[in-house]
Amino acid sequence: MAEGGKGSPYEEALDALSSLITKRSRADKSNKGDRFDVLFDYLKMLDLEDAISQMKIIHVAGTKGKGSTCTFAESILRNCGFHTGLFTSPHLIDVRERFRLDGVDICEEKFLAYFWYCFDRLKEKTNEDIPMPTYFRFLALLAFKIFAAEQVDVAILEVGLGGKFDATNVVQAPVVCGISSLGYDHMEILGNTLGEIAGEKAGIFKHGVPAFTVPQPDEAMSVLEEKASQLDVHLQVVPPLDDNLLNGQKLGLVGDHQYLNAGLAVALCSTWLQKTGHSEVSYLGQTNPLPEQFIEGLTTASLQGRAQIVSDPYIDTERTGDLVFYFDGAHSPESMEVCAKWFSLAIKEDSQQQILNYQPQDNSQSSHEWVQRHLDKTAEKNSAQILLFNCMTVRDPNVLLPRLLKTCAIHGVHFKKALFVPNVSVYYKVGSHSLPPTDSQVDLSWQFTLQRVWENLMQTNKGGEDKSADVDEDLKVDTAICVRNGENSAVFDSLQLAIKWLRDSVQQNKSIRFQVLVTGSLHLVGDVLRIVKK
Ligand SMILES: Nc1ncnc2c1ncn2[C@@H]1O[C@H](COP(=O)(O)OP(=O)(O)OP(=O)(O)O)[C@@H](O)[C@H]1O
Ligand SMILES: [Mg+2]
Ligand SMILES: [Mg+2]
Repeated sequence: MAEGGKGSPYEEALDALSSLITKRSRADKSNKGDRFDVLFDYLKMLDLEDAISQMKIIHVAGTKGKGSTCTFAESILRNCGFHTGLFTSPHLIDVRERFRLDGVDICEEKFLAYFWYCFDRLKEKTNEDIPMPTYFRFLALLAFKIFAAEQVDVAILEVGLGGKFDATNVVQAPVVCGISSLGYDHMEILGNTLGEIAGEKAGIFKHGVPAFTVPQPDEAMSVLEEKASQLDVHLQVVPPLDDNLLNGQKLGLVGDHQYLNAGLAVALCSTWLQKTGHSEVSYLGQTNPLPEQFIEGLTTASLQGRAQIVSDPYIDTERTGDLVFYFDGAHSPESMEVCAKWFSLAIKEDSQQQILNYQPQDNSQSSHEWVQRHLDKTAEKNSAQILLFNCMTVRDPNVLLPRLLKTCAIHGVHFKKALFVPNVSVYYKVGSHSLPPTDSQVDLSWQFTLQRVWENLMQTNKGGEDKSADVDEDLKVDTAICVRNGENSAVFDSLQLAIKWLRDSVQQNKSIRFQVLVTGSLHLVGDVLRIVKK
């Protein structure tokens, strides 16, 4: 994590970056600022045109799985020996997560140097007609600067939003393009039908540049095919990666859908290798074994906040109960189901995992005996599943929450309580180091809405199964700490208070293992990670 508090050079850069966050409406036509083609003016100002035209780029759009696909691709090509640059979004804790060099977040020193190079030049050369770029556009320009200056062998770019008018789409001649799973997300901006969404994403296709996608709904696929044929793009559909190709190892990113993303990444990398004259390591077909470097890349890839499990470091598991967080930034209907399924399966594997993780180094007893003793100990502990949730107001909780609840129920998992908290402000997403002081004026009407949806769902789903088979006592939420207590839920003024309640509850219920699913928003995931990963 970055050093330095307020007033440090890093903090100063983040302040400058925050000044680019605007609420300017898309209808504001007072200057050229929102037009796509000003991006080319910025490239000229930063002297990046030549460098970009020579970059060996993999460009990925999609509704879900972009970041994962890019992460797999980066890891594969790095393991093939290439010097890699990876640009993804959003970030969870620190903005530097968006820029990886050789698989590692860019260091503070380099970040600062490139940041001010771009910021100062643009400040100097922009004017009333062409104002400073907006936040995401600036970050994309910065990525190009970083990758050009660092002379990466391959630049892997995740589209920020949509495709056609995304800042990353200034790229004219990528080596290969990918479209990950298409679904409904950001409909408020990109249009309502799957066909329209597909059309927007296909905006990254470039004349004659090969493209790959995963199996898509017909409506989306036909649009992709049409756009591809207009541009003479050879579009191929890649099946999910066959598990057997991994020599018994597991993908670095977990969840069924990651096989789709991994399959896409393998196709993108193979094509990149062929087209850049490295066919000696390329992977040519379904039936061949995967090259060793590909397997290494796929099984070691990692991305924060996606199906990530973290034990709360503040809880002493020897003397008290346990608190384990399950993070997944799912925020669309489809990904909600994927996330619910992952959580349900992960908590079942959990007790065995625990034992493996905590196996002592000085193994005086036979390991079998040790495992048995701890299995017994773990079995004594009941578990309680808690949901910690927030989503943006543009999402529909009447779609997201039922999907989550149903998918968990199918797997026999029932939440003991749902906790709803407000998000930390956007400014602090950028300025990243500490959470802002709790604000008693915070508007919680959205959290009350979420709570109502949840309580209604619980009422309608009542009866049938015994919901709280695992835990007998009721988990009480003291009204002094939460704002509104429901039978199955609570709303908190702030995330910090919700975490405090969780930690207190663990102290008070020593026999219970708390398994908290944090989902609905990557911002929320980032905020919780920032608290528990200190
Ligand atoms: N192929 C997929 N199909 C459905 N859901 C997926 C798929 N891949 C990932 N997800 C879900 O979406 C979440 C985000 O994954 P990822 O970061 O790879 O996607 P993204 O397209 O970069 O998303 P974002 O819009 O947040 O940038 C994951 O946590 C997972 O729940
Ligand atoms: Mg998205
Ligand atoms: Mg992403």
